[in-house]
Amino acid sequence: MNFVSDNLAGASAPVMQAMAAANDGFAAGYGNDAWTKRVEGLFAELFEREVAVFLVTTGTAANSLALASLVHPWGAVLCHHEAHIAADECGAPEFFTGGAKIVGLPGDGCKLAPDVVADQLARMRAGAVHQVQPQLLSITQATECGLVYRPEEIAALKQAIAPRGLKLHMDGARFANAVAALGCSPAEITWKAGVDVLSFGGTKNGAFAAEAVIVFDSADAGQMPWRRKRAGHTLSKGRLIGAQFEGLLADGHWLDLARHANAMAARLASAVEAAGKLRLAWACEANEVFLVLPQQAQAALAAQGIQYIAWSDAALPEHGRLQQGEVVGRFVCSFATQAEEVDRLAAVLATL
Ligand SMILES: Cc1ncc(COP(=O)(O)O)c(C=O)c1O
Ligand SMILES: C[C@@H](O)[C@H](N)C(=O)O
Repeated sequence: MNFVSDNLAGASAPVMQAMAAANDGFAAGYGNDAWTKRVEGLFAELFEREVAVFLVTTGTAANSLALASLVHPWGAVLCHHEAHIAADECGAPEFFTGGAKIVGLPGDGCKLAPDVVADQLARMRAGAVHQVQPQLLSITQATECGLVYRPEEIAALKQAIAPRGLKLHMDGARFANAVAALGCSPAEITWKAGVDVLSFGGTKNGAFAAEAVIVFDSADAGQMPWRRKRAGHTLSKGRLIGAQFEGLLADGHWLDLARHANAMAARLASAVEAAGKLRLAWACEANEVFLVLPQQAQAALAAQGIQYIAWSDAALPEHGRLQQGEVVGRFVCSFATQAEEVDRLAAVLATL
C-alpha cells in the first residue's frame, strides 16, 4: 500500500480518455491548439473573470515562472521556511528569478500569520540599496502540512503586505483539495481574497503532468510567454496539457477527485483518533494525514510494507515537539486511494 504522495497515482480515467480523444488529427502547436483554447475559457468560467493562463508540466515550473514574472533579481520572496519553493525545488525559484532571495518565515503547520509577515517586512528597509526588496509573498494551499487557508486568512495576509505593495502568489499544487475541503468557490480563495497569481495544480489532482499558471491581472502576465518558452515549458504539442485539463475540469471532475482524496484522509484520521493509540501532528483538513509515529509504529508499518514519507517536524508547535525516536509520518491520499487500503492501514495502527 502506498501513501507516499498523490504524485504516485496515475491519471484518472476521464483524463486518460480526454488525452486519447485529443490524439486524432493535426493541431496547432505551442499552446495554440483547440484544447488549450477551450481550457483557457474553462478557467475563466471557473474563476468568474478573465484570466491569463499558461500551461506547464510541473508545479516547480509553475511556481518558479510565476515568481520570476513578478520579482526582480534584487527582490525577495517571503514564504514559510518549509514551503515547497524554499525546500523542495532545488533552487528553481532563485534560478528563474535571476537570484531573488527566498526569505523563510515560521508558522505552525506551514501556515503563515499576518503579524509574522508584517514583522518581517518591518525589518526590510524600503528602497535600501544594500538590501533585497520584498516583492512577493507566496503561500501554499493546502499547505505542506496539509492545512488549509480560509478566505479571511488569505485576505488578512494580503492586508499585511499591501502597504509595501507585494504581490501574493498561491502555490496550489493541492488547490483542488483546498477548494473541496472549504466548499467555497475558486474565486473566493484566490483573486477575491487578494491572490494575484495561482499555480493551479492538476498533476496531484488526477492528471499526469498538467499545471497552470493563472494570472488574475493581465498586467502581471506580460513576461510569461517568453519566460515559459525559455524554461522549455511551451510544448510543441501543447494539446498534451490542454487535453488533460479539459478532462480534469469537465463537469467538475477535478472536485470529485479531490473530494474522494479528502474523504479517504478523513477516514484515516477518524480511525486513528478513535483508536486512541497515536496523535496527529496537525489537523487533517484536506487529503493528507500527519501522524506522530513512535518506533513501534514505524516497525509495524515497515513489517506490513506500508509506505509513507517521514516528514519534517520543523513546523510543529513547541508543545508538539517529538520525543526520542518519534517521526512525523505523512500519509497522502489521492483520487486512487481505496477505502480498503485506508482501513487496513488503520487496523495496523490500532493494534499497536
Ligand atoms: C506543495 C507543492 N508545491 C509544488 C510542488 C511541485 O510540483 P512538481 O513536483 O510537479 O514540480 C509539489 C510537489 O509535487 C508540492 O507538494
Ligand atoms: C517533493 C514532494 O514533497 C512532493 N512535492 C510531494 O508532496 O510528494
